[in-house]
Amino acid sequence: MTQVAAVLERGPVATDAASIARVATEALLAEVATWPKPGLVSDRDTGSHADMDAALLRASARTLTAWFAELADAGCLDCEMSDLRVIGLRAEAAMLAVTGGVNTHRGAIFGLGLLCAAAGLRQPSSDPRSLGEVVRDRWGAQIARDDEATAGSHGAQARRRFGAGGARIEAARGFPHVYHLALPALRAAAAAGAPATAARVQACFALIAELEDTNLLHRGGRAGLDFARLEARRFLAEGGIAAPDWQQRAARVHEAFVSRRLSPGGSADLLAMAIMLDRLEPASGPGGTPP
Ligand SMILES: CC(C)(COP(=O)(O)OP(=O)(O)OC[C@H]1O[C@@H](n2cnc3c(N)ncnc32)[C@H](O[C@H]2O[C@H](COP(=O)(O)OP(=O)(O)OP(=O)(O)O)[C@@H](O)[C@H]2O)[C@@H]1O)[C@@H](O)C(=O)NCCC(=O)NCCS
Ligand SMILES: Nc1ncnc2[nH]cnc12
Repeated sequence: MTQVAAVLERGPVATDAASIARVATEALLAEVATWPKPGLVSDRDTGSHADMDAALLRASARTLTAWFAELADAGCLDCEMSDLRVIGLRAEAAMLAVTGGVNTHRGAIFGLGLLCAAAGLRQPSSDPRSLGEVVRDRWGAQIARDDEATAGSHGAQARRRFGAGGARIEAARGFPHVYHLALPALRAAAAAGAPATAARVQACFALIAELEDTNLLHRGGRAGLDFARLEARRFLAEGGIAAPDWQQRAARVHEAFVSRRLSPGGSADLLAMAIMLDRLEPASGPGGTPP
């Protein structure tokens, strides 16, 4: 499909708070629908999870739309990180209420929520920065400093045990793994004519190959993270989705993760962010269509 046809298919995206929130939720739904994603939940199976399935993730995603809109509005009002945190915590409470206490999207609320706030802050203006750069410049210092908020979390444990920066450092730096890995992989695959789902699988493997995912560290330690990265790099080195048997090979990697109970939840979130940004960031901008 040509780039123009793809844009026409997607349609223009207004940048009011409700539209921004809709794009964020649709990105989470598209992520769930993508398969194979090593260790992660999809409509095919629950991956390495006994506590969640695709229906629960979809219910969680739909509950977050109103909170994404509130974060976009807060960004438009140039709110401080402390204000965004209050909204984010309320969104987490709404998520836990609809999931019966299961953490489906805590990291996604944070990452996609900050991008929504940045989209509210950036428009309407001729600001040439990416949404990730707006997050970095406006709230990055506060995010990097905000340590007490999650002292007991799995991510905090990964920071203490392995020195991993996790979701907070990724956000404070403007989501480099999204802009320099996932979004370019997504757009290069689409430009090469790959169907949307295959392009998303390619982007997911590109993330797993490089991201220091605190979910993998929490569940599998350094050996688990190294295994995941090695498997993803091997898939990409063998041609990724360009190989004729790519789906069978990706499914075998998925099974290998499941047998080790590995789940790259961070890569799932960053994949959703790339899907969202593919619609909100112009193709000529960051992560744009390769020459
Ligand atoms: C900043 C917060 C995200 C808190 O972060 P913290 O560092 O304290 O760690 P966690 O609370 O553990 O959350 C980190 C989640 O972020 C995702 N993630 C992991 N690595 C990365 C990375 N390198 N870059 C970006 N994002 C990353 C991941 O989230 C996804 O996975 C979760 C589901 O998977 P699962 O395996 O089920 O996870 P668990 O239930 O924890 O483990 P099990 O028991 O099942 O084994 C899910 O969260 C996905 O989204 C990490 O889990 C932020 O929450 C925070 O401070 N919030 C306060 C409100 C706020 O400030 N909001 C700002 C405006 S929105
Ligand atoms: N598809 C998925 N599977 C497991 N954890 C996730 N967190 C966000 N999306 C996920």
